[in-house]
Amino acid sequence: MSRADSRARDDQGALFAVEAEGPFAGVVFNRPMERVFSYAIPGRLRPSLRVGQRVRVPLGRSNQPVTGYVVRIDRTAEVDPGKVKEVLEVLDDPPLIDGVMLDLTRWMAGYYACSWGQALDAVVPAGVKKQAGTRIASCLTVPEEVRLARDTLALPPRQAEILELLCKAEGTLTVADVCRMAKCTTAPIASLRKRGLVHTVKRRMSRAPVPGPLDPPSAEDDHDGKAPIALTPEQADVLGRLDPSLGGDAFATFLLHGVTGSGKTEVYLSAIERVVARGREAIVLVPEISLTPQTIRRFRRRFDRVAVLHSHLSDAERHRHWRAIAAGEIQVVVGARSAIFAPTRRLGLIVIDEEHESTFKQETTPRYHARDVAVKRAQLEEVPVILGSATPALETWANADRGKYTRLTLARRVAERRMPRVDIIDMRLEKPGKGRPLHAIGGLMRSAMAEALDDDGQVILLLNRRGFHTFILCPKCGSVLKCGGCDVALTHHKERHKALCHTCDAEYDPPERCPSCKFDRLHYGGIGTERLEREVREAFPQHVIRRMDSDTMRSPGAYEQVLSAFRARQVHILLGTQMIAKGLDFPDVTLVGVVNADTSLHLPDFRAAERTFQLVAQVAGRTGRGDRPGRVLVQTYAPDAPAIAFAAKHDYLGFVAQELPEREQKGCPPFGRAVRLIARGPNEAEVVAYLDSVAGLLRELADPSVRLLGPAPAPVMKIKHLFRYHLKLLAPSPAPLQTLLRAALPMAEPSQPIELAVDVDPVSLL
Ligand SMILES: Nc1ncnc2c1ncn2[C@@H]1O[C@H](COP(=O)(O)OP(=O)(O)OP(=O)(O)O)[C@@H](O)[C@H]1O
Ligand SMILES: [Zn+2]
Repeated sequence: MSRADSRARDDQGALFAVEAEGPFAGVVFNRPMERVFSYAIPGRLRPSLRVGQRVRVPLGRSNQPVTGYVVRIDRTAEVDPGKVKEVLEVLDDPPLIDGVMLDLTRWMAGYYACSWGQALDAVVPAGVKKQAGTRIASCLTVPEEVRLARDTLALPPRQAEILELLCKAEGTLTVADVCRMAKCTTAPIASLRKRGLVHTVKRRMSRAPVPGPLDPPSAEDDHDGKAPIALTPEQADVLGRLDPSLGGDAFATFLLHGVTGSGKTEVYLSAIERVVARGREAIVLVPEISLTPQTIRRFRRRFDRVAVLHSHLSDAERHRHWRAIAAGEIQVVVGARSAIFAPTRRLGLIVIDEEHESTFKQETTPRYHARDVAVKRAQLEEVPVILGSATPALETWANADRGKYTRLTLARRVAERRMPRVDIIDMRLEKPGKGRPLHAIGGLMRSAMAEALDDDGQVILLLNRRGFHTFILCPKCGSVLKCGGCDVALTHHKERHKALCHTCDAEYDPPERCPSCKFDRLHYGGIGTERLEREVREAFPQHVIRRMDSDTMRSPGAYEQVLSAFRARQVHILLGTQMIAKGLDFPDVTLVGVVNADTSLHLPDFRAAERTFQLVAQVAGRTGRGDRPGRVLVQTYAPDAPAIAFAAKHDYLGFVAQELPEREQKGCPPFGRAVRLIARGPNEAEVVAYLDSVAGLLRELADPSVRLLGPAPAPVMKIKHLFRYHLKLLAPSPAPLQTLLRAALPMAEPSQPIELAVDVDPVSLL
């Protein structure tokens, strides 16, 4: 584009006024704008422009070129034909988005109250958008008529050989490739070109000289062989019930409720085998933390072509995987949340392991829940989806109760292993040590640990708080030290000599005096994993102890390293945050200790009890997985709390029976739907005034079935100097909420610097 051109564009966009003749491209943008914009497709782009591609188009008065997604091609434009602007450039070939993904993202936009363009942008990884790891190369092609007639051409042997090579390579070789492969100079290629037998085309190619296989299986993958284990009768029964769906083309949702160690993964593997045998692909979602080498190996052992999408892939690797999946070269995609958007060609099955995990919910726009997106995708693709968990989310459980999902149960552990015995320790009865503050580990826990270690067992200790002391308090004026930018108490990290804000990561030097009253004997209290580690080292000096939390697990590979040392029994005691609570399968763990079961019990969240139940039940499931029985000790100040009492009995059904009526009474999910609106801004009064006006508008427009709670300060009222207020909408079904949001949000747009986040089916309420 010449300079004069771009100036003319900047002036008023007159240049884009074209004849009103179709077709027109309907384009959406990664911005909060509902509309689909019409653009004229200039003649030169007509052959290449297709739905699902990204394009550059001029937008707004300034006609700034921006990237958008083509969502449809229309015969007529939605604006005055004289004013239609033109598409400037097509960015992708082939299209990135297929028909199902278009439907899925349009559904997401409607359901999660974002724009279609914002939903589309979440589906395509950054590395794909940037086309990371690729370059444009000139490749040699052979015209079809030449290809067919090549045996009849009288060519010098060298040229004939090169022509043959090019026919086989189907347009993927550059001049340099041919010279290397045919061990020739450029001369014979030039002759072929001159005679019109070979053409060049521009192609986007991988930067890697030879595209390597995707994560080749390692020696370890192989030596166990590929033979599947014989299924237990329970597993076989579950598989039998899945079978009709695995072999057909119909949508169905299954909840696989299997106690810890019941062999759910084995069921997934067998189910996937069925669909792969039909030439179909599977997507398996697991929480990011479960993407361990152990998990990956279980898939690699059974399938040749597995792509693993985890968060530390480079852009180029992610792009390469994405292309391989789109090309149908992959059988099984295993990944965290965003892998639900993997561009499979012939999807046959979706599996969500640990479906209750809150990490499947994205906490930025679009605030989607991968489990619910998975169910929608399965419906659009007409395939089955399996949601697996030992502690299903109550939403999922209720869907099974209502008959929307089919419930399948694995009630027993494999190989006749028993569930571990769980004992609750009432910490109110434990006495503090002489002249010392209360220990993290009480006397009962300590002797159980000694016993397990003496018996050559391994121990896992869970404490879901990192740091050394969890608060710093002034005993004189009573103030708790907080972060300057956030309404959050600081945590003392002794190893780093810092007081940290766990919300914004700000670091402070631990103060010697109270910032308010200057009193100089501050009280450091509360127990985090760092302090627990010190205490355990003092108590068990002969044993090897490793701590696992986000402070010790910063370097890549640290997690795997500790886990393999633990597996090799070079580590006797593994302690850490919820990182150690899930999915781990170590046969020699004979004791699991929950140091403080109450950490999530008192959060201002209607799911506090559910979270506590899940955490305790999951960590309890890490023991008794080998030949030796396991034991679990749970320290708590609230031994009668139903979440803790039922978890101790491995009684999910009991917990559900107790919890569901409470939810129903409060009108909380799974009874009805919730939407949370969070407003934030630097001036508290302005945030309050804004959210009050939004609340007024919502009250005016809402149907009587919608309840509005708030506005009120959010539990964490300030983050990074921004004040936060929220309000909640509750309704018996999603429809009235969606109608309300669609009507109200366009009128409720905040003005800078206030921002509004809309969270449909919120998971975090902080
Ligand atoms: N049919 C079987 N025969 C023998 N061993 C099995 C069988 N099925 C699974 N196992 C083994 O039992 C252990 C637990 O299985 P798996 O990890 O699949 O359970 P899970 O239900 O996914 O567990 P969790 O939810 O606790 O993580 C694994 O070591 C697995 O190899
Ligand atoms: Zn902070």
